[in-house]
Amino acid sequence: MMNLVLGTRGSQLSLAQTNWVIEELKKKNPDCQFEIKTIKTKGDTDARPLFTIDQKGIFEKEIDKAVSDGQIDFAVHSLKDIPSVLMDNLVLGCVPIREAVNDVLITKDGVSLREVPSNSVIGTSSLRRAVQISRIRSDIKVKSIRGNIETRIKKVESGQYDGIVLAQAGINRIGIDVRHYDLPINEFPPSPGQGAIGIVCRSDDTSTQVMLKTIEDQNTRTAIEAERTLSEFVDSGCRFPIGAYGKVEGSMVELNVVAYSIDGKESITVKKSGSALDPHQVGKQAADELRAKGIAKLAANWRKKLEEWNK
Ligand SMILES: NCc1[nH]cc(CCC(=O)O)c1CC(=O)O
Repeated sequence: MMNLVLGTRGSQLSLAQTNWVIEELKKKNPDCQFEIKTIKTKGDTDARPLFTIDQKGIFEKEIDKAVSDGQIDFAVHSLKDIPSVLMDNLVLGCVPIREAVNDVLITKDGVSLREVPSNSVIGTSSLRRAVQISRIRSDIKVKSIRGNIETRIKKVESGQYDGIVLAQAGINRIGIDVRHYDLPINEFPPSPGQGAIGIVCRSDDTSTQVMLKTIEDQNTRTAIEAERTLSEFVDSGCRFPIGAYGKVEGSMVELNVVAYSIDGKESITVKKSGSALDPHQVGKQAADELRAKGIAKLAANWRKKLEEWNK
């Protein structure tokens, strides 16, 4: 019998995905007992627009510190909230099967981005989504928005925003039945790791790793390792709004990446394929091609756009 304590944020999305993980683990490990410990993170307490909080892992750090210190056995995160580099004594112990990766546009009428009325106000906290919206509808005012998924949807219902952009995975996991328009992946390539869950544990905790691996999905792992390798390149250099999405087809993995200038007027697109046995190599090759295509110059108007967006 193994009694394990796991950590997660207290948001409805975090608890929904944590309960799903526990159910899946119990199916494969019936002799395990699980206790949930909710932990507040900076992202839960700091109400500023996300892009002004210059800290990596604002939804993850405090929980992974509890794993690292041995206060809990593992942490369940939305994978896209996990920085590309973990604390020294931690590993990404399990990546279960991925949910949908696309974004959705939520408005009162469930219309597409092209059908939204002129000069509408659309809420998102993601610089990537803001840039992608502005490329299609330069008349739309993108306004930052905070709060959990349910709160944001209420802000559309109350008319505070004409629309918001969220991840399909989030509304699916919570089971919210709200009118929405699926945004096409080619126009809205998602954040690296979007739609996936990442379970972090200690690198020397073999028994917990063996138990977690019982719900690992190999194709999801391959795809996100390519995406995260690319992210590591972007984080280590300059901060850019990028979309990246890995797809496994047979023995190959294909990584599609788009990097944007902050005003959205320029972009660099890279598509790399390689052996699914070495997704890091594919991620690195994509990063090398981004560099060769001049990603460094895209950072030029980054600061100006932020000030404008923060008005
Ligand atoms: N902290 C934001 C966050 N982290 C994960 C998701 C969505 C679910 C996912 O990508 O797995 C969200 C909300 C959103 O982007 O709509």
